Amino acid sequence: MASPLQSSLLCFIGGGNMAAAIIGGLVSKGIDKHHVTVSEPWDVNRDKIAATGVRTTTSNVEASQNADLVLLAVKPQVAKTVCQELAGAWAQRDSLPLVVSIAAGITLDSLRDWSKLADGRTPHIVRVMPNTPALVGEGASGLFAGGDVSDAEKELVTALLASVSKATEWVDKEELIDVVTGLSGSGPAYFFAIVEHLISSATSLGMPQEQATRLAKQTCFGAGKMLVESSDEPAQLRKNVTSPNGTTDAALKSFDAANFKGIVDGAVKAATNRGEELGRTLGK
Ligand SMILES: NC(=O)C1=CN([C@@H]2O[C@H](COP(=O)(O)OP(=O)(O)OC[C@H]3O[C@@H](n4cnc5c(N)ncnc54)[C@H](OP(=O)(O)O)[C@@H]3O)[C@@H](O)[C@H]2O)C=CC1
Ligand SMILES: O=C(O)[C@@H]1CCC=N1
Repeated sequence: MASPLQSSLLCFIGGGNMAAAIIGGLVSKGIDKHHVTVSEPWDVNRDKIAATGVRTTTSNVEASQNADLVLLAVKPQVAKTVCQELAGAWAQRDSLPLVVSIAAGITLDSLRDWSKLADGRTPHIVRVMPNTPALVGEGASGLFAGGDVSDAEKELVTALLASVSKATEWVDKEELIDVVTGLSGSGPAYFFAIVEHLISSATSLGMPQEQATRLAKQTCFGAGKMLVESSDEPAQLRKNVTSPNGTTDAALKSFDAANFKGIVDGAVKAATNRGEELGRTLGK
């Protein structure tokens, strides 16, 4: 566990899929469970989080009261209400917690506006786009900080995300967080969709589903491991599988004929644009 995290009190607002992935990753890395409080209204999700051993509550105000870092893990549509509720409760605090938002699309401008206290103070805010493989310590996260965020605060957020992510990339323009969303935030779902299709293809060609599932999962796991462990670029790894005029060549030509590159481009752009649209339509 990286050092700035050991002494910090962490609060998660929302204990759904993404919060559960990060918390599960933190717990398996040995974080002090007494340092983590999660506020979650739905008992089913709250019980799942409580089973990891961290503290849970239904009150956002109570959860955030003494926190050094408050991570907003609610849906983008709920971010405004939550920020306003928290800002209203922090009037008596001498120092405000660092706020980390993982809400897709919601801009720093909106978050600052909604989190402004009646006395004019605004918490420092970092936007992060993580992904669910954080649960197994294999996350990929993009981060962007406003100009008021200190190096020590960046170090704390980096330590938090690095403890559950293998790639922790600070981007230098806020718009790039939407691109991170289209690439790695949503990316695990693209990958799972491909695996689903691989399994159904093999099943339709006569293979029992369970056997096809085992082969598809291990193929993707093995290929993923090669991607991160090999010094070869992805294109070279692809070429290494592709014998001239062989079976892979036939499959890749079928991809090309269906405009595979265009399909992937379209998907990443759709997710990126949807992030921008969420920010624009839900923002201030
Ligand atoms: N899932 C993913 O892969 C990723 C998600 N994100 C971002 O993370 C955020 C959460 O997504 P995800 O975890 O998938 O969503 P979930 O719906 O699984 O989790 C959100 C949780 O917040 C709870 N909630 C609703 N209202 C409040 C409130 N007022 N105060 C506290 N908690 C509340 C919800 O409870 P209830 O169900 O009762 O409404 C729910 O359990 C989103 O903004 C998303 O953009 C970012 C990267 C990846
Ligand atoms: O689908 C979504 O909107 C969220 C953001 C990235 C992954 N899941």
